[in-house]
Amino acid sequence: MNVRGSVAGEVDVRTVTTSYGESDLAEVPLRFDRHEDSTAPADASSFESDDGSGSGSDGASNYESSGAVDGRDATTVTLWGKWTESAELLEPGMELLVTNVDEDEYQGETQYSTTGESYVVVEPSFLVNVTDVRNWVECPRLYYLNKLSGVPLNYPVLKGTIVHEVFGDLLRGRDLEAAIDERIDERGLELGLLGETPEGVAEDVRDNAAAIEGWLEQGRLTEQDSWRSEQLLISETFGIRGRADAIRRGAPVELKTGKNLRKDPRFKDKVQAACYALLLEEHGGDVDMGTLLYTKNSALDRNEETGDLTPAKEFTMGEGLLKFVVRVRNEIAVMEVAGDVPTGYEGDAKCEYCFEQDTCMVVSGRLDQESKAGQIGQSLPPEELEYFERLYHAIEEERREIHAEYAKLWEQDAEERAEDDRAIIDLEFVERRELEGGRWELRTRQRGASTSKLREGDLVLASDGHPVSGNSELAQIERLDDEIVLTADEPVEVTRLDVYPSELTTDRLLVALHDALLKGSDRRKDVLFGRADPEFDDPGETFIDNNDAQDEAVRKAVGAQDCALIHGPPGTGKTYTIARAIRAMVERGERVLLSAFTNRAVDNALEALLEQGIDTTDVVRVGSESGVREDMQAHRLDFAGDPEERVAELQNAKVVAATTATCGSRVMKEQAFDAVLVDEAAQLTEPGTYAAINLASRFVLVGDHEQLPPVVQAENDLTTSLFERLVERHPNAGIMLDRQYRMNQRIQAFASREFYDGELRPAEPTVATRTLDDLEGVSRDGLPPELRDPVSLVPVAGDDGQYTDDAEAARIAELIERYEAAGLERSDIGVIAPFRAQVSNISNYVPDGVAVDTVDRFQGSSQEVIIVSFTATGTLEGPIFEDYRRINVALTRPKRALVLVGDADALATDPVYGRMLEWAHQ
Ligand SMILES: Nc1ncnc2c1ncn2[C@@H]1O[C@H](COP(=O)(O)OP(=O)(O)OP(=O)(O)O)[C@@H](O)[C@H]1O
Repeated sequence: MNVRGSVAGEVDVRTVTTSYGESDLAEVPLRFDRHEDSTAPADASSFESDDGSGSGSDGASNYESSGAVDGRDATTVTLWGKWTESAELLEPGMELLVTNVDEDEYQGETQYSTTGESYVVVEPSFLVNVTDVRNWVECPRLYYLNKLSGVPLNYPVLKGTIVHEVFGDLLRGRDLEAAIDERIDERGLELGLLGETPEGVAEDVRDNAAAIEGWLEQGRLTEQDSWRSEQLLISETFGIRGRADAIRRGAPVELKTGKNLRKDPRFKDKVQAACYALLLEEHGGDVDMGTLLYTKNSALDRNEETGDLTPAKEFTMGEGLLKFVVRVRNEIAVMEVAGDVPTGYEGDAKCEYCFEQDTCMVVSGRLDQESKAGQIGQSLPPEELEYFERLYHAIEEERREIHAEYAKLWEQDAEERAEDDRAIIDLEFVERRELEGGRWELRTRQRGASTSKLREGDLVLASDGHPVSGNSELAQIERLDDEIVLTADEPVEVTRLDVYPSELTTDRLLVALHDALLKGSDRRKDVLFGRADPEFDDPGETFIDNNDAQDEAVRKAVGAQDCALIHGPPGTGKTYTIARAIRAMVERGERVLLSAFTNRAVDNALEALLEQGIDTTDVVRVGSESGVREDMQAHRLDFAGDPEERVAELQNAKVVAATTATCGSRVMKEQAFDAVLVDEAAQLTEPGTYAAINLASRFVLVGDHEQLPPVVQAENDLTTSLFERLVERHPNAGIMLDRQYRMNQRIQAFASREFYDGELRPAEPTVATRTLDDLEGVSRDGLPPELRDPVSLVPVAGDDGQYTDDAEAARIAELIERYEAAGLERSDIGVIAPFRAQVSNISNYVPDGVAVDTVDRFQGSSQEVIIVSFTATGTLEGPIFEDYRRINVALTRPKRALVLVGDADALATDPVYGRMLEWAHQ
């Protein structure tokens, strides 16, 4: 039986004498998690309901929980022996899980204690990564430094990656030489950046691969042997996750591209294999062996090296090691949850032998941290230290939210996940097809229309039933229609797709923050922290002659020595201004980075830039095939191919365009620019913005802080963009574009007054007076009188649904019929609703071809006609669109007609919506 709950008071650790001699014990007061508390971590009911998965019966699923224990909710758990080390870490309120406990009656109370079979897991819902456990064992500071600075682009790392890929290929039965050639070809750009040639790398990889091949030969597998390459494993019991290189006969195989001449595997490598063993055991395995494959061993010369040259080293998976691993994992989880920074004293690493000693000392010196290695250099100024800590914690809080997403993989059942748009379920598997290179194309079909957060290009957990306990693979969505096309390493019969909670973005935010503060120039930081004002040169040129604000914006961007901030309300020509500024910079001989939060905005700006007549050979788009728009694919940088050519293509580009997320990638981090322009900057977190601006000497941020703020899970300092902060701090660096090219004057009036101090104006008379009559084949006379004005209000008494409103949905369907009857195309009409549930609901009423979505999905686009469904009823509690900035976005999407559909009485209870009604009634 397992017990799980939160620590309810002080933990008493002491030594006692038993019949077996002296022993340590810890008494932990524990409060059981309650079933009705939906925020509580996994409990028995959700864990066991994963039927068909096999995990419900593997013995680890037997949670004792909630009031079920004798009607009480608290008890004492005694942890014996080495588990007291984990007990010492406990603080009241922390989550604790103890497996295989003994139950005892003591003075009428049921108490629990660890047995020889028990594991003690602290904060089990914090999923520690296997590589982190390994790094921590090497040195806790190393673990921390890796987190801060990320994995750099260097040859050993890249070679290791290629060897791993070839290993996977060999396991999938591929020909060695073909695998090597292809994998090297795929990494052409990276190898080029490192100055490596394909031939040299092939030789290195072949040396390493010889060990793999030899070993595969020697262990000739029979038909019954099960093999599996890279598998993502998650353990809800032990709070660990990771990707095992391979599983052979149910046991983990880890590949190391180094050498090891001793008989035994290295301790830190064993630790890694032991983590996978725990993960596999939770999935029903019984793992008693681990294998480490040191591929360099086979490349060593017998005459020069002494020792054990066999590459494959097996070891017995002892229980002591498995428990040690869990104790280490507990240390990491506790430190992370408390937001502490390791000092290095936690482990017994020897700093004098460490390659990272210098970096470690510099980082601790600059950040004023205690460190076993010592400190060098001067610490950052206090305001920077304070800022670093604040943002560091905010990012880590965000990471915890992602971990909570992992926990939901088993806390929520399939229907709940589908309901929350976290999964597409009940898919009908169609077929699989082996692709060249051993990967698989998997096709599966949706049984009905479903909404979800999943998009083409996303990585997903594709499973045959359950993302954790079933057969599950990390797959990429290639196409998402009624039929879904995926690519994956293994041929899973996909019946369900789940959002993959990736930490990649969070990891990159941390690195960007680190780089901005520890590697950023003093001048840049003086500006960021308000110690100096941004300075400007006068370019002495007029760039745009029909729009003064745009012209000044370009002059500011071109003349900025530090930064410029362009505030662009809806339709004011942000993209046009960016393109004009980049052209001017390129004409001045500068190398420019063009970035934005979304791929769509990057492609739009690139398109505008090409319209400016910039030479197409000067432009390179960096992004994935599925991320880049079809018509921009021709400019997309292929990473594969001849290293020198690939590098030349990138280095010679005068303009490189990539999302801010891609700017944080290994390849982009190697690039340097004179200037960077970042669109959609108000939607980026501060570190998210750094990822781009760290790469250039000067930066220009373009955005609108009156539209959507950064999208983050946690409510903290990440919700304010750098754009917004700097606009307030350095008004002299900012300029607002005040002429809009989109909306009829009637439509823009409310947004202008409410959000832009009345300063927004139509750029031209033709914009101010545009109506549906301008469209070919459309006449407003064909519309009922109440829809002829550019702004209409269609009152619908609200029904009682909280997130849906059938009456509104039905009315909207009628309105669309009216517009179609007046000659409008469906593709000219958009419907915006505040909740996803109402979006799906409306989709069921309206014909295909009409775009229906939430505000977030509409930001940055426009339509001839926009219908807004308010889905409001009764008295409003707070703005329906969560934030007034969302209503600003919704009301500024249309060009020629805006229709507000909702319960006017309910809307009138809110002052902003009240003013909106007055405007609509005019
Ligand atoms: N100075 C100008 N002269 C003529 N047309 C312009 C000018 N500036 C912008 N436009 C036109 O106005 C339209 C909107 O411009 P653009 O797409 O750059 O706006 P935006 O501010 O990026 O829009 P959004 O708010 O959707 O991001 C485009 O058709 C563009 O060509």
